[in-house]
Amino acid sequence: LGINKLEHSTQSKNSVDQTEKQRKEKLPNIVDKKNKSQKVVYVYSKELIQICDQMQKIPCRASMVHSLIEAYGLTRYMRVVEPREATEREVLAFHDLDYIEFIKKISNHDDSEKFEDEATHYGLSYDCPLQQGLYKYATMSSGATIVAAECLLQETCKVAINWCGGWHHAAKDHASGFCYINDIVLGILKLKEKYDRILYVDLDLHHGDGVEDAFSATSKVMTVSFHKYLTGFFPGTGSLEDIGIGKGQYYTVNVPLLDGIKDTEFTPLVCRILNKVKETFRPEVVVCQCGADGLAGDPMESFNLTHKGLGKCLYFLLQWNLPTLVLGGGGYNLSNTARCWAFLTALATGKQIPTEIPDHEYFIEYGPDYELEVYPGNRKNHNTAHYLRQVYGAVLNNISKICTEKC
Ligand SMILES: O=C(CCc1ccccc1NC(=O)c1cccc(C(F)(F)F)c1)NO
Ligand SMILES: [Zn+2]
Repeated sequence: LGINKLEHSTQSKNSVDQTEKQRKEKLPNIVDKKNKSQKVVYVYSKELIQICDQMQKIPCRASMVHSLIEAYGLTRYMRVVEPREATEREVLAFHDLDYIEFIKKISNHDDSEKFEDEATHYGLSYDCPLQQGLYKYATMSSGATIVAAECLLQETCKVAINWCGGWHHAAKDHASGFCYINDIVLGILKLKEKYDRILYVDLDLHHGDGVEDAFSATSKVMTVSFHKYLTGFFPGTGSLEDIGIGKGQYYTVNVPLLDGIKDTEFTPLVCRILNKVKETFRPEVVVCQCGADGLAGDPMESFNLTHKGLGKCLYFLLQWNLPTLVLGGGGYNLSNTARCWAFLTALATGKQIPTEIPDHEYFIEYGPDYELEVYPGNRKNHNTAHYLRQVYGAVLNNISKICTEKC
């Protein structure tokens, strides 16, 4: 460019800026990006709840969670968005065609016995029972996560919640651990359409193996899972040495823990590790799986957490003020799971809710105290200070090896 051309281009650039400024002033500010009072998106429909209620291992849990959130009057502070079924094309972004076709085929047969062998091949047995309408359930709970991710993409909200999602064990070619379609992977693939670095945090009692496996070879999605790790405990993966492969090396973080861990050890460990992750990985968007089977009183009888411990972890993430996708997962003490997720929903909307469980359809399930609080049990804590220091040191050492500068 000759000097005069350069001047000319700067000249035209200024005038372009000018019209751009005028243009913006004229436009109504459709979405005021700076405005903090953007509402939390809550993905819900009667149909979604009715379908999820039918899941054998967590009967009526979806209804209990939703009706407690509604009874606390929290839906008025959120933008309720209806889910849709995930399309086959969306599901095939991760899952294999033959697996999905099989689920579709048998999910509407009542004599699924004759597919026994093939079903076992796809993990569809004991832990992942075949039941009527399975395909509809899997595509609705996944569609709800995809819709939540789309709201974050459109920047119409900062936080999007789907308590019917979080099925972190589902593999691309088989069901596992009561998970059929991996809604979390589908949600992350949707977010990848816009964001470059995505952080996945898994607070469930179990290792988030399905999500980790989907992204173990990429440095674009960092998966951080905190879970019980003991010989023979499902799924058996997620050791300290499990750090990702190839380009993804060090972008997989596993924090293996032992029975009995309480909020006082869990929360600081989670926050310190996530703080280091934020510094080095610099995520642009966060996906948090809030499985509640680590709560005291869960029939898993493993961790000894309360809603407050999980709440502090979610609060720590929300303080980053990044687009955040909040998902459910495990949780087999149904009233404690509802207590916890209602508490997390209130926390995300910035609203205080009273201890007294409000009267509603499932009020009786909250006896004998009818309180929101989940209290820790007095189970032995096998996580010694020494053990936690070792784990913390190893994890931080691994994280310090990643860098997102141009290195
Ligand atoms: O919660 C899970 C899956 C738990 C799981 C993995 C493998 C095989 C079975 C299961 N599910 C249970 O063990 C289970 C599910 C529902 C209710 C119960 C109960 F017996 F603890 F209540 C237990 N992942 O985050
Ligand atoms: Zn779990």
